[in-house]
Parts: sequence; structure tokens; C-alpha cells
Amino acid sequence: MTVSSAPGKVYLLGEHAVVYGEPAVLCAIDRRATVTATARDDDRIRVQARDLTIDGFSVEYGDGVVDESANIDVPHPLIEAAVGYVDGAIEQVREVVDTTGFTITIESDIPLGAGLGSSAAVVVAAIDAATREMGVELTPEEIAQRAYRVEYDVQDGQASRADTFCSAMGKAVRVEGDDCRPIEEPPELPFVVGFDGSAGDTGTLVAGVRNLKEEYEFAADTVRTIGDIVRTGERAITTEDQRELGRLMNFNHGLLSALGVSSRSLDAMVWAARDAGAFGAKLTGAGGGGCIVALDPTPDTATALQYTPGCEETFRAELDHDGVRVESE
Ligand SMILES: Nc1ncnc2c1ncn2[C@@H]1O[C@H](COP(=O)(O)OP(=O)(O)O)[C@@H](O)[C@H]1O
Ligand SMILES: C[C@@](O)(CCOP(=O)(O)O)CC(=O)O
Ligand SMILES: [Mg+2]
Repeated sequence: MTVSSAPGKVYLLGEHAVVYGEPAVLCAIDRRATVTATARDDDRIRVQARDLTIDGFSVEYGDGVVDESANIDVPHPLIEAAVGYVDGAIEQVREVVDTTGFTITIESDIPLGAGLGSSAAVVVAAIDAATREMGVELTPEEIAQRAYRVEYDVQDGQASRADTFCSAMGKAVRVEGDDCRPIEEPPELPFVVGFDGSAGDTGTLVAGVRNLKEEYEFAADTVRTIGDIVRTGERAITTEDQRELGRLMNFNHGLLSALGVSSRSLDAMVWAARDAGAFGAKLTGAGGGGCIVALDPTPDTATALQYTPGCEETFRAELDHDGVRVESE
């Protein structure tokens, strides 16, 4: 039995635009997906993902098909879509090791589809746990590369390397196209997360931005401007200027909103944070619903979010210096 875990992340700046080669800066946070891989005597792959619920049923399946015992009364395409990332991870493992079968159990404290990178964390931790279980130790960079393939396939060929690299490496990272690098000595930023309890589908949201960009030159300009914001933000990271970073986050959120990936509840949480005195606030990840991230060293933003209609949960997130790690072997 091998247990590995990998962190979720927040985007400080640059989501969506990073898919088209603009830079982005992300920070791993102290919320993790934990995957247990156990070798089996037969050649079955069995996946238990209790946090992955469809219409209230938790998913348990084998060989890519819902197991009879799971008794799930929903159409198979829905389930296949939901288990795409896990199936992709297993496919990657099978490219590396000669597997017989194994049981994969996934537990995660990263909300699904909320912009905190649950997909990347699950895929990264699953590849690490399952390959180790079969006696192969991949480097974090190799795991990031394989996890990226999975996100690329599930998101219909539109994915950046950002989430998977950040989850594999931990700390803060800068990603621009194929150029992925850790940020040495990242600042400890006072992240406050607001979660509206809903989810957005990354593939669909990415496709929406792509269509807009193809239709309007000013949408393509907007994507390039997000890149300019990130390049400006990098100076603020080096000088640890949180006020300046906050202003740039606000600008970034405005442009993401223009690209159609914000929502009423995300905007409400962003404004509640700003009104409470946060240095800045923006949605994180694909958007459409899910989480915002604000910078506020005081308790005021968290308090304001607790009273914001549409905000279901709020918590402080700390930078996680660890990327993928083995918990027990
Ligand atoms: N705990 C989990 N167990 C199984 N699959 C998960 C889990 N968490 C996330 N996933 C997979 O990741 C998908 C959500 O990924 P995505 O839409 O990219 O949002 P995000 O990465 O922002 O959380 C889920 O639909 C599911 O396929
Ligand atoms: C929108 C995007 O930039 C980030 C998606 O992040 P998440 O899956 O919502 O956590 C897509 C990508 O980089 O592949
Ligand atoms: Mg994702």
C-alpha cells in the first residue's frame, strides 16, 4: 500500500491567459488530495472516490465502468466525464509500469471544480502513489509532465502546464508556455479564500474564452493584457509589495469578468473582500463559480465573507512548500 498526497493551488495572477502562452503565477496551498494505491492479485482497477459525488451518490467503479455494487442510477456518460481525470492518471501509470491491477482510493480536502486545482492534485497524487506502489519512483517534473497530458486530454486539448506543475512542485511557480519554474523564496501572502459552494467545468469555461478570443480581436487583446498584468506583478512579488499585488489582482479579476468567466456570487465575494479592506481580490482558476482569493492580513475579509450572501465557506490558506509527497509506503 502506498499513500501520496499533492496540494491544491490559488492563482495569484494569470489563469486562462496562461493557456495561450501568457505567464501566470500560482501558489500551492495547504489543502491536499490524498491517494492510496494498493496492488491487487487480479488485473482489475478499482477506484473509490468518496468525495466525487453525482446526484448525491459517491462514485465507486472498476475498469472505467461503474461497479454494480455502487448502485448508481445516473447515465454512464455523466460518470465517464466525472472520472475522466482519474482514468487519465491510470492510463499514464500504465505507460510507465507493467501493472496487474490495483485499488485506488481518493480522499481530498480540495473542493471539486472550484478553482483550487483539485483535478491536478488528484492526478499528480494518483500517478505518484500508483507508480511507487509498482516500484518506480518518478521525479516531480516527470509527474507534472504526465499529469499535464491528462489535463490536456480531458480539457479537449486546451490546458496549460500551470496547475499540474504547481501541484507537483509546491511553493509558488511561474509558468509561461513550456517554461515552468519554481519561484525561489516566495513571499508568504495573507490569502483568504471565499467559496460559493458551486463548481464550474474547466473544459467548458476554457472553450468559452477561446471562442470569444477567436471572435473578437479585443478579447485576444484582453488575454494579452492579462499577460502584462502578470509581468508587472512579478516585480511586486520580488519587492513583496502586497498593496500593488492586490491592485493587480483587482485589475485581473475585471478582465476575467470581461472574458465571461466570473459569476454573480464570485463578484459578490470579490466586492465584499474589497469593501472589507482587502488589498485585492479575484476569482481563482477556471471560474464560473467556486472560489475567490483575497489578500488580507487582518480578519476583516473573512468576517465580511461570512455575512456575504452566496458565500458558503471561507478559510485562510497558507503557502504549501511541499509539492507531491509520499505519506507512507
Ligand atoms: N476527490 C476527488 N475524487 C475524484 N475525482 C476528483 C476529485 N477531486 C477532483 N476530481 C476530478 O477533478 C474534476 C474537477 O476538476 P476541474 O473542473 O478542473 O476543477 P478544479 O481543478 O478547479 O477543482 C472533477 O470533476 C473530478 O473529475
Ligand atoms: C483556466 C485555467 O487556466 C486554470 C484552471 O484551473 P482549475 O482547474 O479551475 O483549478 C486552465 C488551465 O490552465 O489549464
Ligand atoms: Mg482543474
